[in-house]
Amino acid sequence: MECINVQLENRSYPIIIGQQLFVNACSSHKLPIDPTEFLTNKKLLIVSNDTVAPLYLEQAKHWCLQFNVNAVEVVILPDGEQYKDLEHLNRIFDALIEKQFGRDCILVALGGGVIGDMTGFAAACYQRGVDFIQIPTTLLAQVDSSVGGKTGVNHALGKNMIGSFHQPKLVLIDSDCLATLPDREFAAGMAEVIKYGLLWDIEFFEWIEQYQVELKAKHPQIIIEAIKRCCEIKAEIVIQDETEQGCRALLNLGHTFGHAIETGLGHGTWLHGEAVAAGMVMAFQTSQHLGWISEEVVERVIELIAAFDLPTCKPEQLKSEQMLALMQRDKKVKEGQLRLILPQAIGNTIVTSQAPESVLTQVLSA
Ligand SMILES: NC(=O)c1ccc[n+]([C@@H]2O[C@H](COP(=O)([O-])OP(=O)(O)OC[C@H]3O[C@@H](n4cnc5c(N)ncnc54)[C@H](O)[C@@H]3O)[C@@H](O)[C@H]2O)c1
Ligand SMILES: O=C(O)C(=O)C[C@@H](O)[C@H](O)[C@H](O)COP(=O)(O)O
Ligand SMILES: [Zn+2]
Repeated sequence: MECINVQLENRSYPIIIGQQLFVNACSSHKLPIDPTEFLTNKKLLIVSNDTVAPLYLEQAKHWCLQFNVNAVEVVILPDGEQYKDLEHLNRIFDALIEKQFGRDCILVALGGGVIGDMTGFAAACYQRGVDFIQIPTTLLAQVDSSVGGKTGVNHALGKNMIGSFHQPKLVLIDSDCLATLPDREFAAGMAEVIKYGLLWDIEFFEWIEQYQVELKAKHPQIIIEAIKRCCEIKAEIVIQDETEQGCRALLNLGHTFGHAIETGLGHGTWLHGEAVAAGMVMAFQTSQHLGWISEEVVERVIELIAAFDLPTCKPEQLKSEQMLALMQRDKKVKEGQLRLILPQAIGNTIVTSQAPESVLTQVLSA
């Protein structure tokens, strides 16, 4: 079992990573932290969806009950990115109010990034803020969305447009969940795994290149190593810049392009990780056009992304003008200026507004 601490003063929390933590839990596994502090005597609401609940709800409930919680209630949302909106967020508030949950309750997100982002945002808003814990069940959620406290929902006109920063009390990552994850979802998670190598750590990028066969085969120890390294990098960045005033923006590599694809096609058409994969390639191509990196570097990035059956270019039906208009809605836009995360090398990225529209048009039209 691995434990990483996200040190954020009174908002600090542990990320626990391992097998058999709550899936087929092994009672001899002693956690490195004591969750009784934030669970005992609490009313608890588990939020999940209609795909994950049949697989893991009973086991998650069982895990919670060992800490002498006062009551466990459940809300099951429909599965899909298209339901990550205010209307479905309201279902969580309905349940909390109907069941008379007070400010001392705790929410539990059991699912992928959609459930995690929605549950976290509900916790941030309900009675002006209650506790929550993350039990991520997709690779993407285990390596990225459950850590760092970005929570929120989509608007029809843009991704994650309504949200807040609200840190969980605990992130419990049981890699055994990944056994039931469809291959397409696993690959989408790999896009964010590759992202960490590209934005921060060339040695990790090279490690992914070296272990791509084992990763694709979901080799348990290699997967845990990948999850651990991603969480370490994310924690390191979030500790320095919790609310994205500086270096946290680097975690957005590929996302200005990617979010434009997701919104342009309709949320849920392409998976988030797929859109980010294509977005990262476009970020590298932009740097190439600016003369910052060579064609060989771009080819090396494309090769690894393609090895996981992820897209390496935008969908044809989205035209460059439409992409540019959607990209202009990005949250990093400052004083009307688009700011992108662009590589200067693998493992070395910057936030910059130096890419002129003419270069972006070339990349988007290619
Ligand atoms: N907050 C953040 O920092 C952050 C970071 C990255 C992504 N995100 C957000 O996360 C979302 C994407 O998350 P995602 O890729 O986890 O998608 P998701 O939550 O939609 O889950 C993907 C699919 O897998 C199913 N699923 C989940 N766990 C499963 C399991 N163990 N076995 C079988 N099926 C399972 C889900 O029901 C769903 O159909 C996007 O909304 C994205 O914007 C947020
Ligand atoms: O944690 C972060 O910071 C990230 O940017 C991680 C991203 O992978 C994630 O998709 C995030 O939700 C994007 O944030 P947004 O602010 O661009 O909506
Ligand atoms: Zn992302």
